[in-house]
Amino acid sequence: MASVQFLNVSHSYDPPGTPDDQRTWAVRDLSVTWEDGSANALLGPSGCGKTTLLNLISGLLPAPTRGKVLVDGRDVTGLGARERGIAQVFQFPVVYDSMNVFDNLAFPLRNEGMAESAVRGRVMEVARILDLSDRLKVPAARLNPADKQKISLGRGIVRESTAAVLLDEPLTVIDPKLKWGLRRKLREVQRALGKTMIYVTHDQHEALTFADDVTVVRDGVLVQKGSPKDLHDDPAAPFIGYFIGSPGMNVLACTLDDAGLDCGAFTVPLSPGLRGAASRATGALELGIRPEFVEAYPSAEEDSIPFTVTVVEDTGAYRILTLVTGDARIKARVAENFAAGEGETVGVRFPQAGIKLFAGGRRLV
Ligand SMILES: Nc1ncnc2c1ncn2[C@@H]1O[C@H](COP(=O)(O)OP(=O)(O)OP(=O)(O)O)[C@@H](O)[C@H]1O
Repeated sequence: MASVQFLNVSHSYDPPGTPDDQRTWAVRDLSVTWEDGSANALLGPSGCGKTTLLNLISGLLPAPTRGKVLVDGRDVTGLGARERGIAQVFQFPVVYDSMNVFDNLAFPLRNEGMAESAVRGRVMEVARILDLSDRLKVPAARLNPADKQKISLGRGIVRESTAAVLLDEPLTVIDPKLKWGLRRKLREVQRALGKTMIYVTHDQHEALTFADDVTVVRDGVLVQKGSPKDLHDDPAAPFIGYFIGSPGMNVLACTLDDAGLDCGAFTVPLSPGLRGAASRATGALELGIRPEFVEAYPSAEEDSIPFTVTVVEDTGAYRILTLVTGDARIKARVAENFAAGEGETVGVRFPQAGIKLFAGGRRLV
């Protein structure tokens, strides 16, 4: 078990000697610590630098262009993958199809010259954790992709010295029917072993169900690191508010005027606190509000803004309305018995307590 730490890491794939101002940076001045024994997700849009970060941790990329990588406090910058004790599970299971499950799991230990009796004990233990004990003699080729992926994980965790396990979109090729079980198993294994794990995905559901701590990266920059609840309740950037939560946060471009936040088709009055923050901000303003905080009334209430209902999605427990006025489109979560349907006009209010303000792509309040 070990912590993994980045100190001011920047990485560019341009050839050595390229002047800094001509480089394209895949990772930019990123400092972060993934704590010993923690279950982490690394989340971000395609091309944001997730794979580069994983490869910098595992040693597949031995050294960043700038900065240091520490494993358990030890500077491993420049060391290769073997010297770091980091296991990696990829999208496609890495197993020897010709070997049975036992021999696949035993392979890393035998490679290290471990005595066969010790190999047996350790393999049995890992097979038990992974629910593979009844298939130890089955050739790996006969297993389904989810069980093959368990073997990949098993080969990673079978060495007790493994410092951390990196999971790179491990459910991508798994049949939807088997995904749920494997995701639960990954979580269970993390709990049982207390190993530091970093799970890379672009799927918010996978990230939030696996991890206690989520690191969000965009354009190679760390945007936020926190619990799933932190990210949901206090997103550091509009795209996190939109990305996390189902449906995501409503985000509207706006400007500040005497009446409040002018969102084009309507104006949202602001409390003195929010107005003060907005008036000091630099950069384009955006208003964020989660669908559950939007107040919708079946008839036009005093001070409410009229919107037209264009779509009603009934989840059985509540309804999600898509509401439109002018160019603005928002979603609101309402009760099952909400008495207005598609094509009707409803009144909408934006309570101050539910409003998040962003400026220049970053959270103000
Ligand atoms: N070997 C490489 N040579 C040059 N540029 C690269 C290389 N690998 C990645 N990049 C660039 O670095 C940036 C980050 O890519 P990376 O693959 O780390 O992102 P990612 O978040 O893992 O993306 P995805 O989710 O699509 O796999 C991208 O702009 C990508 O084009």
